[in-house]
Amino acid sequence: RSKNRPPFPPGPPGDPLIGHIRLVPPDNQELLFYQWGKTYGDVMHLRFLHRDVIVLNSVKAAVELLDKRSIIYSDRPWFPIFEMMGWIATITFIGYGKRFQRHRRMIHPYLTTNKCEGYKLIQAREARVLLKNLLADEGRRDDLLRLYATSVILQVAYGQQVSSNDDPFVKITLDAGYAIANGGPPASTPVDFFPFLRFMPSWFPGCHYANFARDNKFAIDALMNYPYEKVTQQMAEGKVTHSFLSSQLEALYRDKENHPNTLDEIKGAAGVMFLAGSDTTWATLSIFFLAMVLHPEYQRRAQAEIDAVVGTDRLPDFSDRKSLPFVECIYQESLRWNSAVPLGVAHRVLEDDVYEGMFIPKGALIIPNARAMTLDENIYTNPSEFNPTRYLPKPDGNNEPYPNGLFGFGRRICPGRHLAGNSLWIVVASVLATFDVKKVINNDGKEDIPVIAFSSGVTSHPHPFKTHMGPRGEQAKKLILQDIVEDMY
Ligand code: HEM
Repeated sequence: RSKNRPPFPPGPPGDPLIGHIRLVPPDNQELLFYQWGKTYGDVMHLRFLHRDVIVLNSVKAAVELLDKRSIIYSDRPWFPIFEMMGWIATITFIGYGKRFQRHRRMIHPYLTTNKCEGYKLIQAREARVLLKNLLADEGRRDDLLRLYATSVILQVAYGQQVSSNDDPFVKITLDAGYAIANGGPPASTPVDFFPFLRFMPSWFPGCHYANFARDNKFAIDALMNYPYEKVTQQMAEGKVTHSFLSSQLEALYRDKENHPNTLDEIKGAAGVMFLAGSDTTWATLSIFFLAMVLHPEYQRRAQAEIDAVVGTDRLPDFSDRKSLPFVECIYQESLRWNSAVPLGVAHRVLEDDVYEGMFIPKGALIIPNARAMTLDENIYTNPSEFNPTRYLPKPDGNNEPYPNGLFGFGRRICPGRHLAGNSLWIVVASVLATFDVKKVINNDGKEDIPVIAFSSGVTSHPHPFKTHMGPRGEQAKKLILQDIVEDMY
């Protein structure tokens, strides 16, 4: 590289040989990058061994690079651990190019705002199932939220409705969820830096994640194959429910010669909806519950709004959304307060570039630090506080903008964002309408105040916390217990 090139973006001093690898812990990197950003700015340069890493700590920098220059910023690094696990035909891990565009053309049209109108029925029904389940067994709240997120995805991606715990889909999604959550920090495990570790025996130092990937490949194989076999069988019997997978398979069988994608690519595209859509939705809902147990005052305000707009004879539905501005604020603040995907998903830049006089080298990993963006003090007052009123117009609130960038950027932006938004909103509105989410009272008569702490990983969940939930009254209980019939929506 020319010595006359502009300087790299600033960054903390690193080791001349290994760079910053020893300074960056495996957990909660987003918070360290956020703190460093206060000293070094919103575009930072780090080096992990031979790999250049650029951290983007502001929406402005991410928009300038990942959105406006997306033609060169839309590649992905190689994710060997996920590949070993069986995520081969999966858009998230496919580099920028023709194959990526084929996957994008398969997935995006199925998840547009218009298409998502058609999934609202599924979401409204599953939200009602969730309310009933919570009333029956609130101790299993976290499991029930996962079940809700998974049920929506299973219906949209595969047309499968899970009715009992014995359904093979339950085990398949649990196993796959475990594999995804424990596969290590994407693109930052020892195997990512030393790919030869993939071929070393299991006892070899640094092989932990490679072993984990090998041991859990069965789960991803099952997720790829079982739904395909089931849907194929249902198609043969003429009993199939329309879904992403069934529509792609129908198109493939109609014209195998000219179909742009192979069977494996189709299975991978359906699988990515589970990979990307289940845990993220679940984590955000858990964050909403944590915020509610800590802030009864915001629950009261949202409940008063719902009572005034919707009344108490029915549950809120999607058509009420525009008339419930404070519920919207709670939903947006639940997304912002502890962004569920704190470091986004890394991009890779395809060419040397210069941004505001700083050199960004070809091949660098670009990390959009969503956590830093949502904690940006230039945009949010007291950003670590959960405060939905911040979005309200003055003088009631601060007129702050809804969070931006939580669903990624540019050509890699999350195609599931509209589906996710609806899945989240209907639960937020339905729970606020029917339940009081309270703190548990301990044996000593004092309130059990949940600790505000979150797990580290691709998705970030609150640490376990207890709630005491009861219906808001007899009428709310009636609404929760009413029969779920299709024509109620
Ligand atoms: C709260 C829920 C969700 C959050 C916070 C979220 C967030 C994200 C983020 C940050 C990315 C990376 C974007 C980038 O690289 O710039 C992403 C990618 C992706 N998401 Fe989501 N997501 C959510 C739900 C969903 C759902 C429900 C689906 C599908 C049903 C989905 C499908 C995808 C796919 C396929 C990608 C990969 C896109 C690509 O690599 O081109 N996501 N998501």
